[in-house]
Amino acid sequence: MSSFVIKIPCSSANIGPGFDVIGLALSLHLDLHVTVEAKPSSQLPFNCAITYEDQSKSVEQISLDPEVNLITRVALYVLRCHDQRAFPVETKVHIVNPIPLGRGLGSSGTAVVAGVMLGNEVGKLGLSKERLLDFCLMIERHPDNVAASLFGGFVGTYLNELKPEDVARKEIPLSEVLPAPAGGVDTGIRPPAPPMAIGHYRKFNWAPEIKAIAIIPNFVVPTANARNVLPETYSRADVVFNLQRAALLPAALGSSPPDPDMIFLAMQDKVHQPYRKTLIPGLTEILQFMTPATQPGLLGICLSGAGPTILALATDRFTEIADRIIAQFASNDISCQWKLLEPAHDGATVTYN
Ligand SMILES: Nc1ncnc2c1ncn2[C@@H]1O[C@H](COP(=O)(O)OP(=O)(O)O)[C@@H](O)[C@H]1O
Ligand SMILES: N[C@@H](CCOP(=O)(O)O)C(=O)O
Repeated sequence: MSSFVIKIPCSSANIGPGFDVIGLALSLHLDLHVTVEAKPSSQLPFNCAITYEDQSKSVEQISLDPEVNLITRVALYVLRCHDQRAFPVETKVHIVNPIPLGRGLGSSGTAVVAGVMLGNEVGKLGLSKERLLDFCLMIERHPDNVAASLFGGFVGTYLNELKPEDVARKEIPLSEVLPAPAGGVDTGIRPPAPPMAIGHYRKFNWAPEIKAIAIIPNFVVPTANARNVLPETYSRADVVFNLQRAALLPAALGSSPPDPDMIFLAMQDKVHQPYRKTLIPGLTEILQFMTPATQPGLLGICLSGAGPTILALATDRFTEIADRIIAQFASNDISCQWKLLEPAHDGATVTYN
């Protein structure tokens, strides 16, 4: 029998002006406790039994069917790209999840990273994390959250200009990558493997004084809905506004001691937050009144991922900062929880027992 634990940090994507580009791994981890018992055969669908421990108090029921559950479905995708049709007999996966679902802390990206790590490990595929990022990008399609969860820390990400033959492959619809569940029947079709080296990342410094406060409203904004409210095109002025701030952000957040005015300025955005305000009551007011001038200890503030979580970066007065943001949400009849988090520098890890 082999037994191991896969640990994946959650993420806050789109830091400041870095829509689809800049992500931060945070100290709230999804754990998979995996055992593989060498048995001659199994009655389990795809040889896999899932148990799920919800520590996130989410209302959504997570499927325990290995062909439906996002983590095991992604693992099956990676295995099938390598001609392994099912999990090894007999695989048990116990998922412990403290990451709230659909709140902008990268629960789906973290689950996708967990899935590729799981497939790689049980299939003994020996793929590098760089290659696993390609598999993640066939599903998640933007690199900022998955690269943060996979590699850890504060990352800038980008997609390669692909060769013409690979450009067509990158557009493969998700339904071909993760086909709809076939009711426990293995169709035998080999899914499309990702082109090589789609996604890349660069780690930036993070000043140790800076902590991350996540204020998590008690409602869900599915990332797909939050992408649908974004425009197809932007004005030159708005693009230049974000580029100027994105050029400043890594230096601002990597310099010690942190300069609140520079960080606040470097975290402004005109590419996604103005449009997502329509989905998040109170966001406009929060972004207007929370500044280093009005709130000592605060450095910068932005929407985490696709929202509705607010990410406030600060050096101290954490409770006071969280309470003020929670009060603003409360005036819109929205309750919140909050967490004080730190960057998770290690990224995804596997530890054998
Ligand atoms: N640990 C998990 N196991 C299975 N599915 C998950 C897990 N975490 C997230 N998901 C799926 O991802 C969805 C949330 O994705 P998304 O809308 O992108 O929000 P988020 O901002 O949390 O990533 C959930 O509704 C659920 O279907
Ligand atoms: N860049 C993406 C990030 C989505 O992050 P999530 O945490 O909401 O899944 C986007 O803004 O759509």
